[in-house]
Amino acid sequence: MKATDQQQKIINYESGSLVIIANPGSGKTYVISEKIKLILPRIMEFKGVIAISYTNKASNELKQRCFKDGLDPKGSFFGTIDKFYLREIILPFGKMLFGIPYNDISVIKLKDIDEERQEECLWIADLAGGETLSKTQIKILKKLFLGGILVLETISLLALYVFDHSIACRHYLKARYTHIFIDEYQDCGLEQHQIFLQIKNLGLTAIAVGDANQSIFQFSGKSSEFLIDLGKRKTEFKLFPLDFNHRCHPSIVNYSLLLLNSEAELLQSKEICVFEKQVVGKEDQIASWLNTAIPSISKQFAVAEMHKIAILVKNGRTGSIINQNLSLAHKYFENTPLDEDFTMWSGIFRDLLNLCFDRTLSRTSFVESFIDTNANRKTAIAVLQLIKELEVGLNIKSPAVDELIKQFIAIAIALHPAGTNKRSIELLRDILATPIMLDVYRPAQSTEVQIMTLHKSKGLEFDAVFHLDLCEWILPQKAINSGKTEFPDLTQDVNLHYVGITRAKKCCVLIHSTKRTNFKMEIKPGNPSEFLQFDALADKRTISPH
Ligand SMILES: Nc1ncnc2c1ncn2[C@@H]1O[C@H](COP(=O)(O)OP(=O)(O)OP(=O)(O)O)[C@@H](O)[C@H]1O
Repeated sequence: MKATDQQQKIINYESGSLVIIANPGSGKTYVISEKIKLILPRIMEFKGVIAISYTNKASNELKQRCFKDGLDPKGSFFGTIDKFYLREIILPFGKMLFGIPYNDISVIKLKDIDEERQEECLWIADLAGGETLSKTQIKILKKLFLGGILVLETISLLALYVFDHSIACRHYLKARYTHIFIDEYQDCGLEQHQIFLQIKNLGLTAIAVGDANQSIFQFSGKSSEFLIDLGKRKTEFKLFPLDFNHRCHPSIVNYSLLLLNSEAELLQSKEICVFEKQVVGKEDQIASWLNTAIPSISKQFAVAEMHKIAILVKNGRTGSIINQNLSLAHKYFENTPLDEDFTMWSGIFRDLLNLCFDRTLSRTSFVESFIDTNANRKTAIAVLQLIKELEVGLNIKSPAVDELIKQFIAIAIALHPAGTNKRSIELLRDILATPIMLDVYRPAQSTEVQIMTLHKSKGLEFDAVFHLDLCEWILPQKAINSGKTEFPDLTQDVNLHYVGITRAKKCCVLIHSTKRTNFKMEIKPGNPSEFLQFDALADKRTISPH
């Protein structure tokens, strides 16, 4: 692949910090990996870069692109922002500020905190982001920390507090790292924005990449305003656009642009590859229609393998109905209880399950994300051996659950001894003992169509996308408040629709039905989504012939 001029300018820019405002499919991951590949050979052995991705999956993808040719990662950190806060700020330097915890540290959600401590933690539920912690609040967090508890909802605030109050932490970050990259900056929270700017002020080169129109996590305090803020800091950050969409057919690009702006400048396109389909009936009839339409459409668009097709849904309700009624081979990516637990050991178990089933993931980069493999060569070699044995155990027909659990625990102890956690082990036991849940961790086979939520599809691409839930009340979400109709998350919902459309390379089918299932599982009449009523879009899609 040859970089475009626009991409090459960004790759070559070395005169300071930069912000890249990118469009979908414009090669963000490509540009970041090419920049890292240029930087690493030039820096000292003990130094590295910080590369923050939004998900573990995206981080693995970035690592793979950077290191597939054997480049030495040196002292780099690759991972999610929470992992960065924990591993590089809170765990090592929290101990210096607060003292050594009496118990192993576990990260838990506020709702899972024990009754005894609930009352003194009530204020955490009201945190909206951007608060300065009071002395009493710090006292409570310190007490929890010493008791081995980090409340998930306070991690970014605590990281900022430790960063601000620990000179050792700031010295360490400055001595260890030369650059900080943050991808998907549009889904960044206020504390993350503040830490990013302060790390830049330590003297690191800061690189932020994002697309304001793909901001889809506002409900959890994330906002594209911080990306826009960087764009305005003209003396601190050089602004680069990255706007050519390499992924989608021009008619799909045009449709997505018009969704955001009815006067957008359009690309030349001879044919229209955006289709609309109204299914008579409810979600199970949509599944029946997909059973016949998917094979015809994949033939028409020369889709070679079924895993290059995605069925995207707004919510798990539709996902489950399609999962139950689709007779074509498919894979439904749903969350298990282990995915919703944020302790270190649950994270290790989750990553191990993905690693053992997915041959494209690298065992070495998994180990590197927990320990410095140069400094701990013996441990690294032992863990790699344990992972190989676990892979064999997991892939036999009826594995002995107790034996497997022992193997998981041995790896977790080697990587993160302080994270000992009974709850994670129980969650793991449930998954290993339930074949349907265990199956969630296997990647889709090439013969399987992939079903997932629009949120999970972020950062992915498919030859053909079947975008469901384009019904009134569902997308955009609509509510009646004091007799008035409201769209509580309109911008987010437009962005979610935009993300869904722009996952498609060759064709995108927008689907609605004459009946829909609501949150109470009642069957209601279904009308087309308001998004399908936009005048500018009407002649940019055609009725599906299938
Ligand atoms: N210079 C290029 N020439 C050809 N193809 C390219 C080029 N740059 C990127 N691509 C292709 O475009 C697609 C999108 O690239 P990438 O995944 O890096 O985009 P992205 O900006 O991270 O996407 P998104 O934000 O939508 O998730 C990939 O299939 C990639 O191989």
